[in-house]
Formats: sequence, C-alpha cells, structure tokens
Amino acid sequence: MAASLRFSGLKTPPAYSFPKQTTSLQCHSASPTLLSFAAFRPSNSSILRNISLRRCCESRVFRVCCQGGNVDVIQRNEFEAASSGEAENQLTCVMKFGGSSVASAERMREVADLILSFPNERPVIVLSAMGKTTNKLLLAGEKAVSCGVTNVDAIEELNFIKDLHYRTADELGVERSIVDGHLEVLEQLLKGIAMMKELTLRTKDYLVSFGECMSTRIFAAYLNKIGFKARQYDAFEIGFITTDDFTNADILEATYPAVAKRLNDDWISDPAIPIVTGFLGKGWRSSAITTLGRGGSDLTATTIGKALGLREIQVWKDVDGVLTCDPNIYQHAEPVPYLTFEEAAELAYFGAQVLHPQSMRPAREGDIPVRVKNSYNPNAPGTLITRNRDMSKAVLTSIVLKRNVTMLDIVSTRMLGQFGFLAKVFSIFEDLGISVDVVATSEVSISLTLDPSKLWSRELIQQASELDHVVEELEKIAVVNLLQHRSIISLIGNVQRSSLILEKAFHVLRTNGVNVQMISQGASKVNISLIVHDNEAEQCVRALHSTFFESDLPELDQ
Ligand SMILES: Nc1ncnc2c1ncn2[C@@H]1O[C@H](COP(=O)(O)OP(=O)(O)O)[C@@H](O)[C@H]1O
Ligand SMILES: N[C@@H](CC(=O)OP(=O)(O)O)C(=O)O
Repeated sequence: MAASLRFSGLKTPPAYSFPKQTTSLQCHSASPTLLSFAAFRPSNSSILRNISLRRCCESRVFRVCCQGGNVDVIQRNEFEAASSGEAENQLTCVMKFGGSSVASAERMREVADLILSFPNERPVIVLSAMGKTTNKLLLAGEKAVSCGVTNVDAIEELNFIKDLHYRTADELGVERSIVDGHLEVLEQLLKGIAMMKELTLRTKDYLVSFGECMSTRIFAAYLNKIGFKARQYDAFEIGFITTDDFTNADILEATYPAVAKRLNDDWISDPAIPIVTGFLGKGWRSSAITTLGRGGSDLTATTIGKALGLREIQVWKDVDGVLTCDPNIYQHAEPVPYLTFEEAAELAYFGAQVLHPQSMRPAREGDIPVRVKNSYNPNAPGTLITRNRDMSKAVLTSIVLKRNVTMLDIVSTRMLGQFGFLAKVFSIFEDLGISVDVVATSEVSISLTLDPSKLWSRELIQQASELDHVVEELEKIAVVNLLQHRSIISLIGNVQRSSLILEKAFHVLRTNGVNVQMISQGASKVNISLIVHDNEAEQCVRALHSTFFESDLPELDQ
C-alpha cells in the first residue's frame, strides 16, 4: 500500500501515523533539500532498520520506503525545521579532511581557516586520525603482543602518539585534558593486549579508534576556542551501524535515518559545526567499535552526505584531485577534472588509494556530487564526480595499479560441451566467502583474480590455508594453476573507444616486451583490466601514461 501526502508551505503536522502494512510514503516538499525522515515505533522510540529514503532526482518529491511495513509514526525533521523558520539555515555540505590534512597543529589551523573561508557553507566536518596515527597504533598493538606488560610504556609508537597529541593541544592552546582520558585508556588497552599476548581483529578496531576520537576532540576544542561553535561526535554513538566484520565493516541501511536525525536535531536545537570521527562504526550484533577498512573516512563522509541529502560532499586530500595515475608511480600524473560515479568507483575498487573502494555508493545513491580537493592547494579546481559527464571527447581517464594479486587458471577436466562448469567454480568461491575481481572465460577454462582486500584483511596464516583450500576444492573438477605476484592494470575511461585503447595499449606493452597474461573488459563499460607480472607493472603504467596522456591521440569520430 502506498500513502501520499502533499505539503505546501510551512504548515505541516509534526508526525504522520502510518496505517499498518504501509510500504511507502511519498511526500512533496517545499524545500529542495528536504531530506531526513526517521521512522519510529512510538512505544520504545527505536528507529526502524528497514527504512530507506529516496529523493526523486531533480524534484521536490521524497519517497520513504519501508519494506517490512508496520511503521507506526513517521517524523519529519525538516518539516519541523521549516515550520520553525530554520530551513534556510540547514547543514549544506560535508567536508572530509584526511590524515595528511590534520597531521599537526599548523595543519589543523590551516584546515580551520579553510573551513571558515566558506562563510556561506554550514558544513559537517569529518576527520581522520592525525598523520600516520592509525599505522602507529597498529604497530604499537603488534609490539604489545610480545613485549610484556611492564614494557608497554616504553613502546616507541605509544610515546610518539602521546607526544603528538599533547603537543598539538598545547600549540593550539586547548586543554590537554581533552585527550588525557583517551591516552590513559589507550595505554591500559595496550597492557591488556600484552597480558593476553593476542591482538584480535575486534581489539584492533578498538585500538585504532583512538586516533579519530582524539583528532576530532582536539579540532572541535580549537574551533570553540577561536569562537566558532563546534560539537564533537563519535560516529559509533550517533548511529553509524555496521556489520560485525571487524577491520572491514559495511555500513547498514539503518545508519542513514539515525545519523540524519541526530545531526539535524542537534543542529536545529543548538547549532554548532558537527565534527565527526571518520572510519568508525558500531557492529550491530556486538555493539563493539568497528572500522570501515583503511581510508574509510571517505565512506563516512559520503554516508553523511546521503543521510542528510547535502548539496555536496568534499574530500580534502594532499593531491590536486584524482590524478591520471598514482603520483608515487609517476610524478607527472595530472589531475582529472571530471569523473562519473561509475568511473570513480571502478578506480577506487581497482586500487587507487585516493578514494575508499565503497565510498562512491552512498553518493551515487543520493545523487550528491563529490569534489576531491587539495587542502595544501585549495585554489586548485580538484576533481568533480557526478552521475554524468560529457564523454564525447574522453578516451582514457586514469590508469590504476593493483599489486600483489593472486591469479588462478582453472581448466575443466571434462570435455567440451559440458554445462554447469562456471556455476560450479563460482559456487566454490561463494561457499568459501572469497570474492573475485577480474574474470576471463572460455567454455572449458576460467582465469580469474581474487580480491586481495577481502582476502588480505585476514591473518597471514589464514590466507595461506584459505588459498590451499580453494585450490583443493577446485581440483575436484579442474586442473588448477595458482599464479601469485601478479598486478591488475586497470584502464579507466570510455570503453566505447576500446579498439583505440587496446591498439595503443598493446603497442606500448609489446614495445616494452611485456606479456599480458589475461585481459578483461567489464560490463561497466568504463574499465579494461590487463594482468601482468608484478615486477613489470610499474614500468607498464609509466609507459601507458606517456602514450595516453603525454602524446596526441587521433581525433575521435563518433
Ligand atoms: N590516481 C590517484 N590520484 C590521486 N592520488 C592517488 C592516486 N593513486 C594513489 N594516490 C595516492 O593517494 C593519496 C591520497 O589518498 P589518502 O592518503 O587516502 O588521502 P587522505 O589520507 O588525505 O584521505 C595521495 O597522496 C596519492 O599518493
Ligand atoms: N585513519 C584511517 C581512516 C582514514 O580514512 O584515513 P585517511 O583519510 O588518512 O586515509 C586510516 O588511516 O585508514
């Protein structure tokens, strides 16, 4: 059953009772940015998990869907905001600053100036941990496993972290007490790890959470000190609900209404710039702190953007936007001015460190533009990522390298014409919970690569035995060749031009004496993947970059 409400002007009732079994409510609103709905059971005020909100693109129609039905009350925060005259004053965008942008007191000051240089914005700020804090915390945890309880206070990384955060607080003129408690608990936690001689994935997530919890507290205190009212939030306390996959958790749908409600309600009742911890969430079963995978603050930012229906999501980095290739491989890489969500998602998934692999999903679902900017060079235009862009002149957008990939050649032991071979192979991967990246098939053989981010997040010993297990299972139906130390070179761009791209690419690879071991063009039409040996990969990327970005390509005919 669908209910339809039409509201005009500011006079709207504060809540609407759904008939039982209602599955969708459509609202027409006066405000184009109207966004947050939350569904409650009034009996215990719990937020329903199965609610989702969709904005019908380019219109003022918002659709609330509740798959399970049984919604009792829908509360419309923006309608309330509108009636109290706050609509003009809503939060406008999200600005995420990565570790390199907030690495020191000086950098935090610059970031504060940068935020305040946009007086028309009312941003939600997402911060990562300062500099390399996450790596240091992980190293401290690993050292604690074997150093003995009495030696924990001598762990170099612990002292580095204490010194960095106290020094930053001192230099910004905020109270040390803002991080005192966290640093004490951090040391106790390391003692606990030393005592147990064990660092589980769950403990790892708790351990690294101290980085974001401290950077956001210091930064919020600094903004308050210089006269801009700010409020710190731990993401795991404001509704970031995730799976319980420690170190690599996924955001659950319930996050969107919960986060929207909390941030909007606080903003309406007592406006203050929200400063939210990136990267962190709360496991829905365990209630323990989880993390979204390395670089996960990008995903925190896009999740908030979608939850609040903000106008723009900005991710501020230490590079002039998404570049034509990894600048660590080739220093003459150039910024890419425009990308589609699809291109950016492929690029991130296939290894470009600049964006978290899952971060484009909320932005695409909410149709919210993402701007990648350089906090060290704010005047550079950066990269704008949107649903569509003009592809008529586009050939190649970016070259991405994913190293240390495992490849499997699987040849059926049965004869040609047997059906069900592909299905059997993929059911083995499904049973073992391993995801596959790139695939090329013939009737009796399959070559594929395994997704290292899923496989490699597990312990080393577990990885080796999982690979043995995969091979063992596949050998029941096929001859299997396991090839390690391979790289995927992904050519992201306009695959409508695949003949031109492949002609150029193969010319370059042949000239450089490189043998391509597998090639695949995905259905996404933005990515051609080439598999080469690890030790040839970087040289290939540099040569491909010269050909595609530093020399003239033939004019493109439609
Ligand atoms: N195609 C690419 N474009 C831009 N940066 C890239 C690319 N590939 C790899 N990088 C690396 O990603 C880094 C930025 O990502 P990241 O370190 O996660 O930023 P932050 O910590 O600021 O969020 C850059 O410094 C650069 O070294
Ligand atoms: N601090 C976390 C999360 C993050 O997103 O960091 P950054 O924005 O600096 O990549 C990490 O290092 O993975």
